[in-house]
Amino acid sequence: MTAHTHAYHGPILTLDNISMSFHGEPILRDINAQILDVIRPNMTQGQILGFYGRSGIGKSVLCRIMAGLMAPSSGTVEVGLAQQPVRAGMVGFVQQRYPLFDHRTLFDNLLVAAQRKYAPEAARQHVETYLERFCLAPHRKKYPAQLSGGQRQRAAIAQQLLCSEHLILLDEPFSGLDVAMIDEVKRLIVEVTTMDELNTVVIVSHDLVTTTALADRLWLLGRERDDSGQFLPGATICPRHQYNLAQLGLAWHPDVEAEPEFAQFVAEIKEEIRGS
Ligand SMILES: Nc1ncnc2c1ncn2[C@@H]1O[C@H](COP(=O)(O)OP(=O)(O)OP(=O)(O)O)[C@@H](O)[C@H]1O
Repeated sequence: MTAHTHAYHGPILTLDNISMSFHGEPILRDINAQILDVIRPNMTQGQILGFYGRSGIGKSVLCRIMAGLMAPSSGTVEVGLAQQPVRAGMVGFVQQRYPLFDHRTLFDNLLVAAQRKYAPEAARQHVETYLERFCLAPHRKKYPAQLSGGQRQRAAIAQQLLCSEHLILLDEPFSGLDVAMIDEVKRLIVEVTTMDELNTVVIVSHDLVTTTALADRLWLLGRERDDSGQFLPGATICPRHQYNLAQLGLAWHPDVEAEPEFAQFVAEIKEEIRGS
Protein backbone atom coordinates (compact mmCIF):
# COMPACT_ATOMS: atom_id res chain seq x y z
CA MET A 1 0.00 0.00 0.00
CA THR A 2 1.58 3.32 -1.10
CA ALA A 3 0.20 6.78 -0.41
CA HIS A 4 1.21 8.74 -3.52
CA THR A 5 2.56 12.23 -2.92
CA HIS A 6 -0.18 14.80 -3.29
CA ALA A 7 -1.35 18.18 -2.03
CA TYR A 8 -4.53 20.24 -2.24
CA HIS A 9 -5.38 23.61 -3.74
CA GLY A 10 -8.69 25.41 -3.37
CA PRO A 11 -12.16 23.87 -3.29
CA ILE A 12 -13.87 22.62 -6.47
CA LEU A 13 -17.25 21.87 -4.88
CA THR A 14 -18.60 23.07 -1.55
CA LEU A 15 -21.84 21.92 0.05
CA ASP A 16 -22.64 24.39 2.80
CA ASN A 17 -25.35 23.36 5.26
CA ILE A 18 -27.59 21.71 2.68
CA SER A 19 -30.98 20.56 3.92
CA MET A 20 -33.95 19.42 1.88
CA SER A 21 -37.53 18.58 2.81
CA PHE A 22 -40.50 17.59 0.68
CA HIS A 23 -43.91 18.52 2.08
CA GLY A 24 -42.41 18.85 5.56
CA GLU A 25 -40.60 15.50 5.39
CA PRO A 26 -36.81 15.96 5.89
CA ILE A 27 -34.77 14.04 3.30
CA LEU A 28 -31.34 15.70 3.71
CA ARG A 29 -30.00 17.40 6.83
CA ASP A 30 -27.11 19.83 7.44
CA ILE A 31 -24.73 18.50 4.78
CA ASN A 32 -21.30 20.16 4.89
CA ALA A 33 -18.72 18.66 2.56
CA GLN A 34 -16.05 19.75 0.13
CA ILE A 35 -14.07 18.40 -2.81
CA LEU A 36 -10.63 20.01 -3.09
CA ASP A 37 -8.46 20.35 -6.19
CA VAL A 38 -5.88 17.58 -5.79
CA ILE A 39 -2.35 18.14 -7.07
CA ARG A 40 0.19 15.42 -7.85
CA PRO A 41 3.76 16.29 -8.84
CA ASN A 42 4.34 16.32 -12.62
CA MET A 43 0.89 14.92 -13.34
CA THR A 44 -2.46 16.13 -14.55
CA GLN A 45 -4.69 14.74 -11.84
CA GLY A 46 -8.38 15.48 -11.57
CA GLN A 47 -10.65 14.31 -8.76
CA ILE A 48 -12.92 11.28 -8.43
CA LEU A 49 -15.52 11.23 -5.69
CA GLY A 50 -17.39 8.04 -4.90
CA PHE A 51 -20.82 8.78 -3.48
CA TYR A 52 -22.68 5.95 -1.80
CA GLY A 53 -25.88 5.55 0.18
CA ARG A 54 -28.66 3.02 0.57
CA SER A 55 -31.51 2.96 -1.89
CA GLY A 56 -34.02 5.75 -1.25
CA ILE A 57 -31.74 7.67 1.14
CA GLY A 58 -31.54 10.83 -1.02
CA LYS A 59 -28.59 10.43 -3.43
CA SER A 60 -30.55 11.54 -6.50
CA VAL A 61 -31.98 14.51 -4.63
CA LEU A 62 -28.49 15.59 -3.55
CA CYS A 63 -27.18 15.09 -7.11
CA ARG A 64 -29.91 17.30 -8.51
CA ILE A 65 -29.04 19.93 -5.90
CA MET A 66 -25.30 19.64 -6.73
CA ALA A 67 -26.10 20.03 -10.43
CA GLY A 68 -28.19 23.17 -9.80
CA LEU A 69 -31.32 21.41 -11.05
CA MET A 70 -33.14 21.65 -7.71
CA ALA A 71 -32.91 24.32 -5.03
CA PRO A 72 -32.30 23.01 -1.50
CA SER A 73 -34.66 24.05 1.30
CA SER A 74 -31.62 25.71 2.86
CA GLY A 75 -27.88 25.92 2.26
CA THR A 76 -25.72 26.63 -0.77
CA VAL A 77 -23.67 24.79 -3.40
CA GLU A 78 -20.58 26.49 -4.83
CA VAL A 79 -18.57 25.15 -7.74
CA GLY A 80 -15.28 25.77 -9.53
CA LEU A 81 -12.10 27.46 -8.34
CA ALA A 82 -14.04 30.75 -8.27
CA GLN A 83 -16.62 29.06 -5.99
CA GLN A 84 -19.66 30.48 -7.74
CA PRO A 85 -23.18 29.50 -6.71
CA VAL A 86 -24.17 26.57 -8.91
CA ARG A 87 -26.57 27.15 -11.80
CA ALA A 88 -28.12 24.59 -14.12
CA GLY A 89 -25.66 23.81 -16.93
CA MET A 90 -22.47 24.38 -14.91
CA VAL A 91 -22.32 20.76 -13.77
CA GLY A 92 -22.66 17.86 -16.20
CA PHE A 93 -25.15 15.18 -15.18
CA VAL A 94 -25.06 11.82 -16.99
CA GLN A 95 -28.24 10.02 -16.09
CA GLN A 96 -28.81 6.33 -16.63
CA ARG A 97 -30.78 6.67 -19.85
CA TYR A 98 -28.02 8.70 -21.58
CA PRO A 99 -30.38 11.21 -23.21
CA LEU A 100 -29.20 12.26 -26.69
CA PHE A 101 -31.16 13.91 -29.51
CA ASP A 102 -32.45 10.96 -31.57
CA HIS A 103 -32.77 12.92 -34.80
CA ARG A 104 -29.18 14.19 -34.78
CA THR A 105 -25.99 12.29 -35.59
CA LEU A 106 -23.45 11.66 -32.87
CA PHE A 107 -21.27 14.47 -34.23
CA ASP A 108 -24.18 16.92 -34.21
CA ASN A 109 -25.24 15.88 -30.72
CA LEU A 110 -21.77 16.71 -29.45
CA LEU A 111 -21.62 19.91 -31.49
CA VAL A 112 -24.87 21.21 -29.96
CA ALA A 113 -23.34 20.66 -26.51
CA ALA A 114 -19.98 22.23 -27.41
CA GLN A 115 -21.61 25.31 -28.94
CA ARG A 116 -23.13 26.14 -25.58
CA LYS A 117 -19.61 26.84 -24.36
CA TYR A 118 -17.39 27.54 -27.39
CA ALA A 119 -17.46 29.67 -30.57
CA PRO A 120 -18.37 27.60 -33.70
CA GLU A 121 -14.86 26.71 -34.92
CA ALA A 122 -13.52 25.98 -31.44
CA ALA A 123 -16.62 23.87 -30.79
CA ARG A 124 -15.90 21.70 -33.87
CA GLN A 125 -12.31 21.22 -32.78
CA HIS A 126 -13.33 20.18 -29.29
CA VAL A 127 -15.85 17.71 -30.69
CA GLU A 128 -13.11 16.18 -32.88
CA THR A 129 -10.83 15.84 -29.85
CA TYR A 130 -13.52 14.14 -27.76
CA LEU A 131 -14.54 11.79 -30.57
CA GLU A 132 -10.94 10.60 -30.80
CA ARG A 133 -10.31 10.33 -27.07
CA PHE A 134 -13.52 8.43 -26.42
CA CYS A 135 -12.98 6.05 -29.39
CA LEU A 136 -16.14 7.36 -31.06
CA ALA A 137 -14.65 8.81 -34.26
CA PRO A 138 -15.75 5.88 -36.49
CA HIS A 139 -19.34 6.37 -35.31
CA ARG A 140 -19.61 10.12 -35.88
CA LYS A 141 -22.32 9.84 -38.54
CA LYS A 142 -24.50 7.37 -36.65
CA TYR A 143 -27.74 8.31 -34.92
CA PRO A 144 -28.15 7.45 -31.21
CA ALA A 145 -30.39 4.46 -32.00
CA GLN A 146 -27.52 2.99 -34.07
CA LEU A 147 -25.03 3.09 -31.16
CA SER A 148 -24.38 0.33 -28.64
CA GLY A 149 -25.13 0.90 -24.96
CA GLY A 150 -21.45 1.51 -24.21
CA GLN A 151 -21.07 3.91 -27.14
CA ARG A 152 -24.15 5.84 -25.99
CA GLN A 153 -22.70 6.09 -22.51
CA ARG A 154 -19.35 7.37 -23.83
CA ALA A 155 -21.23 9.85 -26.02
CA ALA A 156 -23.30 11.07 -23.06
CA ILE A 157 -20.17 11.57 -20.93
CA ALA A 158 -18.44 13.43 -23.80
CA GLN A 159 -21.57 15.55 -24.32
CA GLN A 160 -21.72 16.60 -20.66
CA LEU A 161 -17.98 17.33 -20.50
CA LEU A 162 -18.20 19.47 -23.62
CA CYS A 163 -20.83 21.80 -22.21
CA SER A 164 -20.23 21.82 -18.45
CA GLU A 165 -17.43 23.34 -16.44
CA HIS A 166 -15.21 20.45 -15.37
CA LEU A 167 -17.60 18.89 -12.86
CA ILE A 168 -19.62 15.89 -13.97
CA LEU A 169 -21.98 13.60 -12.06
CA LEU A 170 -22.39 10.01 -13.27
CA ASP A 171 -25.53 8.26 -12.05
CA GLU A 172 -24.98 4.48 -11.82
CA PRO A 173 -22.36 4.31 -14.59
CA PHE A 174 -21.73 0.56 -14.05
CA SER A 175 -25.28 -0.74 -13.84
CA GLY A 176 -26.30 -3.30 -16.45
CA LEU A 177 -22.79 -3.56 -17.92
CA ASP A 178 -20.75 -6.72 -18.49
CA VAL A 179 -17.27 -7.12 -16.97
CA ALA A 180 -15.44 -5.89 -20.09
CA MET A 181 -17.67 -2.82 -20.33
CA ILE A 182 -17.16 -2.01 -16.65
CA ASP A 183 -13.39 -2.02 -17.30
CA GLU A 184 -13.98 0.25 -20.28
CA VAL A 185 -16.02 2.72 -18.23
CA LYS A 186 -13.40 2.69 -15.46
CA ARG A 187 -10.72 3.46 -18.05
CA LEU A 188 -12.85 6.26 -19.44
CA ILE A 189 -13.42 7.86 -16.03
CA VAL A 190 -9.67 7.81 -15.31
CA GLU A 191 -9.07 9.25 -18.79
CA VAL A 192 -11.50 12.10 -18.07
CA THR A 193 -9.68 13.00 -14.87
CA THR A 194 -6.27 13.04 -16.56
CA MET A 195 -7.46 15.32 -19.37
CA ASP A 196 -7.61 18.41 -17.20
CA GLU A 197 -6.41 19.20 -13.70
CA LEU A 198 -9.85 20.53 -12.74
CA ASN A 199 -11.94 17.71 -14.17
CA THR A 200 -13.90 16.18 -11.34
CA VAL A 201 -16.11 13.11 -11.63
CA VAL A 202 -18.71 12.24 -9.02
CA ILE A 203 -19.73 8.57 -9.26
CA VAL A 204 -23.07 7.71 -7.69
CA SER A 205 -23.27 3.95 -7.58
CA HIS A 206 -24.43 0.91 -5.62
CA ASP A 207 -21.25 -0.84 -6.81
CA LEU A 208 -19.21 0.02 -3.73
CA VAL A 209 -16.09 -1.94 -4.69
CA THR A 210 -15.70 -0.55 -8.21
CA THR A 211 -16.49 2.99 -7.09
CA THR A 212 -14.10 2.93 -4.13
CA ALA A 213 -11.33 1.46 -6.30
CA LEU A 214 -11.55 4.43 -8.66
CA ALA A 215 -12.09 7.21 -6.16
CA ASP A 216 -9.66 9.38 -4.23
CA ARG A 217 -12.48 10.50 -1.93
CA LEU A 218 -15.62 8.72 -0.72
CA TRP A 219 -18.77 10.14 0.83
CA LEU A 220 -21.36 8.02 2.58
CA LEU A 221 -24.83 9.47 2.83
CA GLY A 222 -26.58 7.94 5.84
CA ARG A 223 -28.80 8.44 8.84
CA GLU A 224 -27.26 9.42 12.17
CA ARG A 225 -28.61 8.49 15.59
CA ASP A 226 -29.18 10.75 18.59
CA ASP A 227 -27.84 9.97 22.06
CA SER A 228 -30.75 7.63 22.78
CA GLY A 229 -30.09 5.61 19.60
CA GLN A 230 -33.05 6.98 17.62
CA PHE A 231 -32.48 7.93 13.99
CA LEU A 232 -32.37 11.68 13.39
CA PRO A 233 -34.65 12.88 10.58
CA GLY A 234 -33.02 13.20 7.15
CA ALA A 235 -29.75 11.80 5.84
CA THR A 236 -26.39 13.53 6.09
CA ILE A 237 -22.71 13.05 5.21
CA CYS A 238 -21.11 13.36 8.63
CA PRO A 239 -17.37 14.19 8.86
CA ARG A 240 -16.39 10.63 9.75
CA HIS A 241 -18.14 9.45 6.57
CA GLN A 242 -16.00 11.68 4.34
CA TYR A 243 -13.07 9.41 3.55
CA ASN A 244 -9.84 10.68 2.02
CA LEU A 245 -8.69 7.60 0.10
CA ALA A 246 -5.54 9.40 -1.09
CA GLN A 247 -4.39 9.90 2.49
CA LEU A 248 -5.31 6.32 3.32
CA GLY A 249 -3.00 5.15 0.53
CA LEU A 250 -5.90 3.65 -1.44
CA ALA A 251 -6.06 6.07 -4.38
CA TRP A 252 -4.46 5.89 -7.83
CA HIS A 253 -3.41 2.23 -7.62
CA PRO A 254 -4.45 0.40 -10.80
CA ASP A 255 -4.89 -2.94 -8.98
CA VAL A 256 -6.04 -1.63 -5.63
CA GLU A 257 -8.88 -4.18 -5.50
CA ALA A 258 -6.28 -6.93 -5.02
CA GLU A 259 -4.70 -5.24 -1.99
CA PRO A 260 -5.63 -6.58 1.47
CA GLU A 261 -5.92 -3.04 2.89
CA PHE A 262 -8.54 -2.26 0.26
CA ALA A 263 -10.60 -5.35 1.13
CA GLN A 264 -10.38 -4.42 4.80
CA PHE A 265 -11.47 -0.83 4.08
CA VAL A 266 -14.47 -1.98 2.04
CA ALA A 267 -15.47 -4.38 4.83
CA GLU A 268 -15.36 -1.48 7.31
CA ILE A 269 -17.47 0.69 5.02
CA LYS A 270 -20.06 -2.05 4.70
CA GLU A 271 -20.30 -2.21 8.50
CA GLU A 272 -20.83 1.55 8.61
CA ILE A 273 -23.57 1.32 5.99
CA ARG A 274 -25.35 -1.47 7.85
CA GLY A 275 -25.49 0.74 10.93
CA SER A 276 -26.78 3.86 9.17
N1 LIG B 1 -39.87 15.55 -5.99
C1 LIG B 1 -40.05 14.82 -4.90
N2 LIG B 1 -41.13 15.00 -4.12
C2 LIG B 1 -41.30 14.30 -2.99
N3 LIG B 1 -40.43 13.35 -2.55
C3 LIG B 1 -39.34 13.12 -3.29
C4 LIG B 1 -39.09 13.84 -4.50
N4 LIG B 1 -37.90 13.40 -5.02
C5 LIG B 1 -37.46 12.45 -4.18
N5 LIG B 1 -38.32 12.28 -3.14
C6 LIG B 1 -38.14 11.35 -2.01
O1 LIG B 1 -36.83 11.54 -1.48
C7 LIG B 1 -36.31 10.29 -1.02
C8 LIG B 1 -34.94 10.09 -1.63
O2 LIG B 1 -35.07 9.82 -3.04
P1 LIG B 1 -33.82 9.63 -4.00
O3 LIG B 1 -34.36 9.39 -5.36
O4 LIG B 1 -32.89 10.77 -3.84
O5 LIG B 1 -33.15 8.30 -3.42
P2 LIG B 1 -31.82 7.54 -3.92
O6 LIG B 1 -30.89 7.47 -2.75
O7 LIG B 1 -31.31 8.16 -5.16
O8 LIG B 1 -32.42 6.10 -4.22
P3 LIG B 1 -31.99 4.96 -5.30
O9 LIG B 1 -30.60 4.52 -4.91
O10 LIG B 1 -33.02 3.90 -5.03
O11 LIG B 1 -32.09 5.58 -6.64
C9 LIG B 1 -37.33 9.22 -1.41
O12 LIG B 1 -38.10 8.91 -0.27
C10 LIG B 1 -38.19 9.90 -2.45
O13 LIG B 1 -39.51 9.41 -2.42
